[in-house]
Amino acid sequence: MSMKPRIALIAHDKKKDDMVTLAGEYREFLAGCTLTATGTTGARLINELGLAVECMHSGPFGGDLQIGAQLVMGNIDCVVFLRDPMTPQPHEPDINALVRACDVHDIACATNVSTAHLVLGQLMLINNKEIQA
Ligand SMILES: O=C(CO)COP(=O)(O)O
Repeated sequence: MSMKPRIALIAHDKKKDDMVTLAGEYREFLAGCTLTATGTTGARLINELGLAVECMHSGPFGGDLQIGAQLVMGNIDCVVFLRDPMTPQPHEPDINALVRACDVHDIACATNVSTAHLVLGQLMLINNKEIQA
């Protein structure tokens, strides 16, 4: 049996409520995954959903880069990154670096809620099949 899915969860400020709602819908599945997140996103997932999350620095302080480095080292299977396309971010180069690293390493990266449902739903199915096999 393969190991638990390793999922990175990241949301910009205006998308954090969406992230908490999304993660709440997949709470049971996510509780069986290895989760990592940027600092403020992770704190909300821990406090509001009781998930176990390894928290990196906050995004503007290098959290995206830390997650990118983990991904490049092969430690992340999927990224849910709810970006805010309407607000300029001081760490835009870091954000681009993380999304680029996903493309370089062919790691699924959901950048909006609809895509996140498709990716998490599919991962959940694959995981259930592996558990049953
Ligand atoms: O800025 C972020 C991603 O680019 C998210 O960081 P926080 O989860 O710490 O707010």
